[in-house]
Amino acid sequence: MTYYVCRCFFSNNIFLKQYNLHVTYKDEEQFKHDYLQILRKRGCNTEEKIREACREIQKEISRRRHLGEESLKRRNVISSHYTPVHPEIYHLKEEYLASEFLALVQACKANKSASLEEIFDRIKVEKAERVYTFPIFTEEFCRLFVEELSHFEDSDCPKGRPNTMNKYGVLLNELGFDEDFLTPLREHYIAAITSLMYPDWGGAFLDSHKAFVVKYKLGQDTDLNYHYDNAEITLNVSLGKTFTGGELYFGDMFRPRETSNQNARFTEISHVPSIALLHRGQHRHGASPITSGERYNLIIWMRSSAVRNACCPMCFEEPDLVPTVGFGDGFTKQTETVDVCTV
Ligand SMILES: O=C(O)CCC(=O)C(=O)O
Ligand SMILES: [Fe+2]
Repeated sequence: MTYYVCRCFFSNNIFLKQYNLHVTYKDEEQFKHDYLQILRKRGCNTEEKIREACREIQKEISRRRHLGEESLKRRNVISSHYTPVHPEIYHLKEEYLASEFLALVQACKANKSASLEEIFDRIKVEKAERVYTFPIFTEEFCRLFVEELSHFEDSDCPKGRPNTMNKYGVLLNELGFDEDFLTPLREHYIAAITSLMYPDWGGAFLDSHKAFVVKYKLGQDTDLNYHYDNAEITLNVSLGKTFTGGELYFGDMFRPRETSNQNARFTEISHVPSIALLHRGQHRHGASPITSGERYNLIIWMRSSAVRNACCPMCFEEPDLVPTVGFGDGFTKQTETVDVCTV
């Protein structure tokens, strides 16, 4: 199967951290027309600062254009030069999964009305709308996984950035976790839960993902700005190093062509080691700064081409497909679609 990115990836949703602003950049003229006013208010108030912002954006666009091939290069270097400290964890085994998770998946697969009660006994409905938590991994697995990630960080292998807002962390496909760990985890376990909980977001038709680990530490990334994910459904698991602060907070759903709701109410959820949290990708959220320690979280942005082929979640238009290597952004040329743009 060939996967694609939408052409908007090369112009939309570019984050200027210094000014805490996501922008669309087609050319300098359009950019100035659309953002000069707000940029001035946020301190970008000289010609030089504006030029500098444009340079930063152009650099990010160029990085995005070469992302697929650069990632493949890193992958090849890693697979031929990196020696894992725990090679066994690259293959999913049931012994890595919490018994409560296996029971929850079983109950979801049974999918009879009699089992609904059992499902809600095994899943915690959080205060934020349609956010659910449940145990997923054993603590021992989390320990081995974090050890593996730290070992990789300490190696001199090339490292990509997890997403446009985080600088520290690990892209798990480059490290070799997709084929035998994350894909079977999504297909054989998580999909049973998302099919029931998010049928309207393609939960029964997830067919690709982008998975990474975000790392927060004082002096590196410490928090994450308010955003929505390039995903239909996101799974977020705290991997259990010790830290203080770093809560996840949820606001409102992203609505295209609507200015951000200043009155959105925020609901905070604290991460608990080895517990997974599921939410809709378009449910806006952010991470508060950690105040001490180190925080590692596994993030799986799960995609359903049946949903996104109809409407790109980043530009809210029918996607203009550009072929890429790997899962790209999860678009395919399959024509059966579910349109949630109007939901
Ligand atoms: O750090 C977290 O818990 C959230 C990370 C996140 O939202 C993301 O990477 O999309
Ligand atoms: Fe996110």
